[in-house]
Amino acid sequence: MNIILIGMPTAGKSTVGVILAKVYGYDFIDSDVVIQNQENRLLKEIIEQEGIDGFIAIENRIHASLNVDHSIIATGGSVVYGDEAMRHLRNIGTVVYLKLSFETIQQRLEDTKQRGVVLREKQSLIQLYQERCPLYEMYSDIIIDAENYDVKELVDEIVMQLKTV
Ligand SMILES: Nc1ncnc2c1ncn2[C@@H]1O[C@H](COP(=O)(O)OP(=O)(O)OP(=O)(O)O)[C@@H](O)[C@H]1O
Ligand SMILES: O=C(O)C1=C[C@@H](O)[C@@H](O)[C@H](O)C1
Ligand SMILES: [Mg+2]
Repeated sequence: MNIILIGMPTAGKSTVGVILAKVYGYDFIDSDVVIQNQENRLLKEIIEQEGIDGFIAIENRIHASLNVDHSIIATGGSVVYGDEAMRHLRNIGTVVYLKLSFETIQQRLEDTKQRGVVLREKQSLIQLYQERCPLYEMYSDIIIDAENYDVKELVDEIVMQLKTV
């Protein structure tokens, strides 16, 4: 059994994931780091060299063959474009969507500009947000409204909601 965190970039998946790993005594896996290790290149290099569809295909393949147990998995925000990946992740654990408003995501991305985000040419951030929200909802077992929580409160809320499934 695993706990899989999904949501927009900067939603807090990696920050909260490592804390949850300590709460549950699980391993912590950051998918972005797994992808970089398996590909032996940085995420931004993969995106530059393979293009967005190439990156998504790699991300899908790597997630679809993740063979782990007792792990908190912080995924990359674009994982929901891979149906094979998402079906596998749902099979191996509980998928938790950290939901935030567009305004908060926009603000946090301003603060962390160096991050790679899978934005297509001419696609705006709001369009990306609107495209992805239904996918996060469709693939999640639990939706957490993360809007007004600091990190500790968010961890507590996730733990509480996980008890209900
Ligand atoms: N609950 C929170 N309240 C305020 N800031 C937060 C919260 N959770 C995370 N942050 C901040 O938001 C930023 C992004 O967090 P984090 O790297 O965990 O996001 P992520 O979901 O893993 O993003 P990515 O998909 O890009 O890997 C960090 O600067 C972090 O400190
Ligand atoms: O949400 C996204 O588009 C991404 C988020 C990152 O975690 C990386 O997985 C990658 O840079 C794409
Ligand atoms: Mg992360």
